[in-house]
Amino acid sequence: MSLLEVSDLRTYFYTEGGIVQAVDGVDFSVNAGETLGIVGESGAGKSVTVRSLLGLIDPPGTVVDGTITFDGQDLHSLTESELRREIRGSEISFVFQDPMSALNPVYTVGSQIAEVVEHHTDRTATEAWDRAVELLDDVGIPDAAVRADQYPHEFSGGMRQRVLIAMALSCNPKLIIADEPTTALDVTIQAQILDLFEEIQDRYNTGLIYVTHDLGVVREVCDRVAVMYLGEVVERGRYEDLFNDPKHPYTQMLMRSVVTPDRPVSSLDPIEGAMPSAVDPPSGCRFRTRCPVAIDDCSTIEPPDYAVTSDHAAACLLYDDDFAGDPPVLHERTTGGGRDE
Ligand SMILES: Nc1ncnc2c1ncn2[C@@H]1O[C@H](COP(=O)(O)OP(=O)(O)OP(=O)(O)O)[C@@H](O)[C@H]1O
Ligand code: NI
Repeated sequence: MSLLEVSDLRTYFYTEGGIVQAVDGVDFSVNAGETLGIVGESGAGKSVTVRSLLGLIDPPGTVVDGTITFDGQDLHSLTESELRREIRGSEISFVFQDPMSALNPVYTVGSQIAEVVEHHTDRTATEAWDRAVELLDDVGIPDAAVRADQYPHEFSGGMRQRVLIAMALSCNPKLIIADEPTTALDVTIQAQILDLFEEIQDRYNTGLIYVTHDLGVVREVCDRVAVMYLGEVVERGRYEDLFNDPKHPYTQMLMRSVVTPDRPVSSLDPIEGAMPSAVDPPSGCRFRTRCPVAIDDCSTIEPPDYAVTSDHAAACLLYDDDFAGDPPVLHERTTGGGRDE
């Protein structure tokens, strides 16, 4: 069984402007030791999805439906205090984009990590401190014993992110959820942090959910990917399969915009138009208003997941057996090049 199984997750925000259907029927799973990337453009519902898992949605938002099975336990049925006591920061920990907001400026980093260790284990204060130093060393902070005695502002952005990762590791979580953890960092530091996540997984067999809009990052770290669009997962599967053989028109457009060594920046092809509002999303397929291959039925039928293989599914009517035409293939375009179109 998977470490985490999410099915039909729905999280809405009841605002004065209407009901924001931020997450609307999302399914995915994560196995132990595996990395799932959740990708999609800004506003797709990535953060709301992962925050929903841990009961971190504040009013006017609420998880209206869904099952979240973690290690055999239904998280959605737990109370806030049960989640806080038994799950958050112990079984599942979070690494956020902005480490400064997650660290207390007036305490040394060592004491902040030691506090988490003490809270979750029966170690004494001295043992917890030693463990904090060990964790800082584990995440690649040089002179960990000295650095533990310093304050967050004495660390660079990348080092602060390492501190947060050390803190996330301090209770031996089974799952780490990282929401855009490297977005604020420059590319060299970002690459180092990605390496660190990989090392951690090898060492601790931790499951990881990695939220990002950067497909290059996904390529580096993710085993499997869920592509989100306007509150829904439109395609999911192994990264290689989605990259080499994307099925959903949205994934095809996204993958075309990935920069790889053999696909230089010049072929970068951003997706045109803006995502519609999640208050009043398009009927049928939510992507149809931007889809270059939409057919009439797309405006009336909500596409179910069509299995491409046992571990690859796309929610697009064009893969329905009743669809008579050829499946869509979006041809790669070159900007300013002499390729035929
Ligand atoms: N507190 C809130 N009140 C109302 N709507 C919200 C709230 N938080 C999020 N939303 C809406 O939920 C939708 C999903 O937002 P979410 O933050 O999950 O997107 P995202 O995919 O994480 O985007 P980004 O890449 O910019 O972080 C958006 O339409 C957003 O406006
Ligand atoms: Ni987000």
